[in-house]
Amino acid sequence: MSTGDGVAGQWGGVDVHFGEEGGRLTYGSYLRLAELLDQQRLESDPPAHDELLFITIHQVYELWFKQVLHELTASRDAMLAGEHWLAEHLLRRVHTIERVLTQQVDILETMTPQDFGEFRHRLSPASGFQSVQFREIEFLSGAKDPSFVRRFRGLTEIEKDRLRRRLEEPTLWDAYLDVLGKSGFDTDSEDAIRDALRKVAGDRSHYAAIWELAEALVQHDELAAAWRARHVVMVERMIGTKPGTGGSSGANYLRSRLDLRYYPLLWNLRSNL
Ligand code: HEM
Ligand SMILES: N[C@@H](CC(=O)c1ccccc1NC=O)C(=O)O
Repeated sequence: MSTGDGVAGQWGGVDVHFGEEGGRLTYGSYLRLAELLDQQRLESDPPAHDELLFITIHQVYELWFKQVLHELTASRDAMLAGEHWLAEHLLRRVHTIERVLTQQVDILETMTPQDFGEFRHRLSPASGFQSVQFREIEFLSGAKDPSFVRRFRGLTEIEKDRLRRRLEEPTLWDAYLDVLGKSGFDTDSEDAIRDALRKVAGDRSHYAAIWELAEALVQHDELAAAWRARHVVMVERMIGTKPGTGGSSGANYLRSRLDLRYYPLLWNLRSNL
């Protein structure tokens, strides 16, 4: 029997109730969909059909970047607190998100260069190069580069503060070195760290948790590299060798970023096992 503002009934003999009861939370109000779905504003006029796809995929990326930052920050803090299982658990969640970030480039590639060209001229000087959250992920992961903060134009004060904070706070690598140090290893030099990593790799039954954490960091590094590689091929498919709207040489600049690694000592370890 309906109470007038919802649907009630029996479910396996139990009274259930669907729908709003006296102005209670709804799907739309909980997720603030009215605001969210009003944020896709096209620059092209008349509107180019594919610009909505372009905006939507970027906003989806930035929501996932926000989630990745949430998880990587918690993973770093878990390592610093000695909660190794939690740190690894959260890194493995990030791996699943990063695989989606690479896979979803396929959606953007349903756009042709001709259709991208319908609105690309409206985008300069905006570029993904200015993605503050992308840089925060790089800094937090271990690739701190203060030059990006200096080179960014049009940053808000809040964005500048966010980048400065990421440059000052411990990285995931700092946290991993803290784990090694608290496990009795010397981490005061690169040679000492290399030696510690060889000991961990050589006795996984004794150092299982520390080894698995290193593997989770390497996986994060590999998946980030996979996205950079997927992005540059997509870029070449979209704009060939044209310079980027952000002022770079375009694909050539992006190719120069393909060798970036967050954890070089973990990759070098493979050469000595
Ligand atoms: C038609 C699709 C796209 C094209 C043609 C494109 C092109 C470019 C180019 C040429 C650059 C170099 C900077 C510049 O001069 O603009 C760049 C950088 C970047 N783009 Fe894209 N991009 C596309 C889609 C995306 C998407 C969907 C994302 C997701 C967030 C993204 C994220 C980035 C990031 C983070 C950078 C900086 C990379 C770095 O500095 O290592 N791009 N893009
Ligand atoms: N840099 C891209 C333009 C572009 O893709 C873009 C433009 C505005 C906001 C985000 C973008 N995505 C990545 O750069 C290009 O040169 O075509």
